[in-house]
Amino acid sequence: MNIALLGYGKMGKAIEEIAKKRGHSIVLKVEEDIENYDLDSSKTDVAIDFSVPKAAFKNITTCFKHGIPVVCGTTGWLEDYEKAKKICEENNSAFIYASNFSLGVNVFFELNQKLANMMKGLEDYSVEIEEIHHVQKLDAPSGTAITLAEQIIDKNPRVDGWQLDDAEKDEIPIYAKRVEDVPGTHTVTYDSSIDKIEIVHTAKSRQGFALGAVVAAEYLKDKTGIFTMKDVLADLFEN
Ligand SMILES: NC(=O)C1=CN([C@@H]2O[C@H](COP(=O)(O)OP(=O)(O)OC[C@H]3O[C@@H](n4cnc5c(N)ncnc54)[C@H](OP(=O)(O)O)[C@@H]3O)[C@@H](O)[C@H]2O)C=CC1
Ligand SMILES: O=C(O)C1=N[C@H](C(=O)O)C[C@H](O)C1
Repeated sequence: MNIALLGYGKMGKAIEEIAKKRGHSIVLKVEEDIENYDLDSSKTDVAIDFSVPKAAFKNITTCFKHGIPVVCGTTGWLEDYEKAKKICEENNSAFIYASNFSLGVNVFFELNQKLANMMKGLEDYSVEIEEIHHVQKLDAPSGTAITLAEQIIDKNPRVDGWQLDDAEKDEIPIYAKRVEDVPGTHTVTYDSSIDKIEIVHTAKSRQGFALGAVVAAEYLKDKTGIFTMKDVLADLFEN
């Protein structure tokens, strides 16, 4: 498969390494915020965007207009997600966005939903989320923490929003910490005066994110439509 890498920072480089090991070729690397780059749909099967929040929407929609499917892991741009989906559909293209491509985190997401469902009736427990990432991270809270919060909000009628740091009683507080070299740690805590329940996912490197993104790109090649990591994992476990 021929892959265009939109964003060639920490993640772009990790993806390149894994893609090559899986027999794919990198046909384009966009390393910085340049106005125009040479997207060629005749020699590109999939584009993978791990760039910066302010660049993602333009990168993604430019690919759709060239008929190139996109795997996007960039976080912090989701106010434009619905618009991106519409442009994908208008151009008969294909799209997967995930706040976290790690297979382990996607298992953690399932666990989070199951736990939220069990805790929804237990009124003595408050819920909070903590995320810890490296100091270069541009957005806060992390996309993964937002996904975790949205999953809880969806299951638990006692909470109807989230806030970074100081939250109202009916909101989930998300605490974002920045610590040198941490690839990504997420903790969901339910606390009462009697006890505390915590689930934690700790990434040990960026390999899990990169592998998941390449597996998603393999899934997306030659497809049309909007997909999620749930589709990718279902396909993986079936085959
Ligand atoms: N979904 C997931 O599983 C994961 C998502 N992420 C997300 O991926 C994104 C990238 O992370 P990471 O690799 O660590 O960040 P980096 O800062 O290491 O890499 C981003 C790169 O994109 C470059 N860039 C800037 N503007 C553009 C542009 N217009 N087009 C293409 N590239 C551009 C940056 O250049 P310059 O430095 O010159 O600005 C930089 O080299 C972040 O949003 C992060 O949150 C990260 C890990 C996992
Ligand atoms: O910026 C990062 O590094 C990461 N970003 C993603 C996020 O915002 O959730 C995923 C992962 O935690 C690493």
